[in-house]
Amino acid sequence: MREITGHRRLASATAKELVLKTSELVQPLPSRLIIASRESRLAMWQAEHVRARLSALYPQCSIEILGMTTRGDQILDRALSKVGGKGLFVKELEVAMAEGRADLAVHSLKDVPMELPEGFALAAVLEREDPRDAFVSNDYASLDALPHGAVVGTSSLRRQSLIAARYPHLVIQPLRGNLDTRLGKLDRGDYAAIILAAAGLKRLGLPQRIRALLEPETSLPAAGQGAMAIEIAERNDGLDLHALLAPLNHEATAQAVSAERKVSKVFGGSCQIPLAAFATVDAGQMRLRAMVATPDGSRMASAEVSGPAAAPEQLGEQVAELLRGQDAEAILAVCATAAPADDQPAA
Ligand SMILES: NCc1[nH]cc(CCC(=O)O)c1CC(=O)O
Repeated sequence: MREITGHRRLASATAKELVLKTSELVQPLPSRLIIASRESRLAMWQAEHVRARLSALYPQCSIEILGMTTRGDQILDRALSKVGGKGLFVKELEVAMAEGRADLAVHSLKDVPMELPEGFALAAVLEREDPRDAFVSNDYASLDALPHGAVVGTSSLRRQSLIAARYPHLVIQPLRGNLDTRLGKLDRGDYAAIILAAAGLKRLGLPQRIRALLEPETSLPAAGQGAMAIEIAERNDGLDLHALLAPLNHEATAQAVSAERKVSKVFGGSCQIPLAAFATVDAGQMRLRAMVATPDGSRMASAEVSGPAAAPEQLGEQVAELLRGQDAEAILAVCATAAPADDQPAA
């Protein structure tokens, strides 16, 4: 066990110094920390990114990755929402933490359910990568260039709805699997084009696969898209993982995704609908845009609010309220009967 910082003589410090020093990290550092991760290439890249950053911060500590296959990775033939939804991708990792086989888990925030189970918390949200959707195709340069009847692959209700609204002449087909699987299906000729998160392609060193980036004005991203989060379990061994992981937290990203996830929470409690929520933070001011729609894109409500980034959940509630004031009731009625599905984690 080693010290992270060596302020041990607190007893002799003056009151003023004490205030300063207790806000610093004074705790024994474990000799080993284990990161639980799904085994897809993107998940492993993300876990390795966190591993490297923690190693740089705490060189005395050995940081290891425990790769795991989740139920969500195994079930590729059915809509995830029918077998348990997003939680299927994080559950096994949470069990590993609860059983002491891992200390933290790295996730794509987009895949993390809005409500974590009792005893778990997000300890850090890392600086966001490109939050935009990407148009990927071997034959066409953009959505605009696709001919009548062209097949576009996506299993995200949000992407489906946004495309159907703007391009009613295109055919949308489901597309599941991790990023490599999805790209493989495109290359095999199953689709004229597919839509993927730009962040995943960039992280995997595949930015050249992006033919066009879809701007938030026409393709508002999903809550949390492009951001990674570190989840931890409550523990009783005295180790303060919150403090240990705090240096990895990116304040502006954490605020933005907190507002976005609030919108999702307001609408996502009972049913799954095409929903987008995207916030940007500039000099302490947040701009939050959100959208709900019917899966066929025929009805859509969108709203925008601005305000202090320090009150992200309030902004989330405000924008949800504005959406409710629009066509949201009719949209919610459709969602109550529609077959649920969402941005399918499996990256
Ligand atoms: N839906 C699954 C998922 N979860 C996270 C990413 C990409 C990385 C990210 O958004 O952080 C993807 C792939 C995609 O949407 O194309």
